Amino acid sequence: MLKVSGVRKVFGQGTVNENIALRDVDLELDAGEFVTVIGSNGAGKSTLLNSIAGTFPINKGSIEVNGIELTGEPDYKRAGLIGRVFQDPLEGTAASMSIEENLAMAADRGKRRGLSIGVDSERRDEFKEYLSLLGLGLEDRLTDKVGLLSGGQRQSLTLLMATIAKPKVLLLDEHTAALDPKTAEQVIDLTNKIVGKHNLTVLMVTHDLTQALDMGTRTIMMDTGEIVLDIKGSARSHMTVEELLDKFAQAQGKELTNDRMLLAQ
Ligand SMILES: Nc1ncnc2c1ncn2[C@@H]1O[C@H](COP(=O)(O)OP(=O)(O)OP(=O)(O)O)[C@@H](O)[C@H]1O
Repeated sequence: MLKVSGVRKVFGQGTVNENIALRDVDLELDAGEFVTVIGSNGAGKSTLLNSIAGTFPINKGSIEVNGIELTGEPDYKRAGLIGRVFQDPLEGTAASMSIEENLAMAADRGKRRGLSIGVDSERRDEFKEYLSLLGLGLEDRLTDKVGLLSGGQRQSLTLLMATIAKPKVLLLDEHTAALDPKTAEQVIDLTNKIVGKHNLTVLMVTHDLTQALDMGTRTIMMDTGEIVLDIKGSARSHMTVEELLDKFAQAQGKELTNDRMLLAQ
């Protein structure tokens, strides 16, 4: 489903600030696989997601989704295949547009359309049904501007928007990190619900190791631009956070005093 082969990303190449953020990364995800991505600050997690989303060109390697070669394609050309939610609730939605306009825009991602964002009654009913999944009462506020919503409501809406066009791959980049614990939990529940409903293939970056082991089917750990651990199956289902940290220490051969703090943030 998702095939990342030998992907290398260098920032500031040829300058004094040259930084190899991804070192020939290989990663394959089967359809319906839900992979959590962990690693200390600067490990390359967001760069991996950005490379898949086409935020910037990569220096080497290739990225395929469902057998379609995406390397070199701009992000708008990947829009129908890849859904994305960022940490900042303000990033995924347009504040000055209504809930229904935002949803219509998201539903049309990757499709050709004119400039107007039409919402007919059939579509409105569909949106209402979809919004009721959130359990936030937003189905009765279709014409409210998104700027009026709270961070949690907005992030829930973003999640819905990222998945309404049924993407092949969903990328979640610490999408609950900016929310208060209770709201974060609601958005996590919603994530599991939506992913399960559409059987989505997911890459989710998190700094919360408990969440990394609780959610999904597989966990990868990154360090200095490489995948240093890849855990799944029964090895993962019995793993504790302590064991995960010990494994990381073994893989890297270094003490984890700092990483312990960074990872458990
Ligand atoms: N646009 C950019 N320009 C220059 N360097 C960048 C850019 N984006 C990321 N980097 C660098 O690439 C490396 C990997 O960064 P990345 O954001 O992928 O790490 P991360 O694992 O997501 O970290 P965090 O957990 O702190 O978000 C870091 O050294 C970072 O400073």
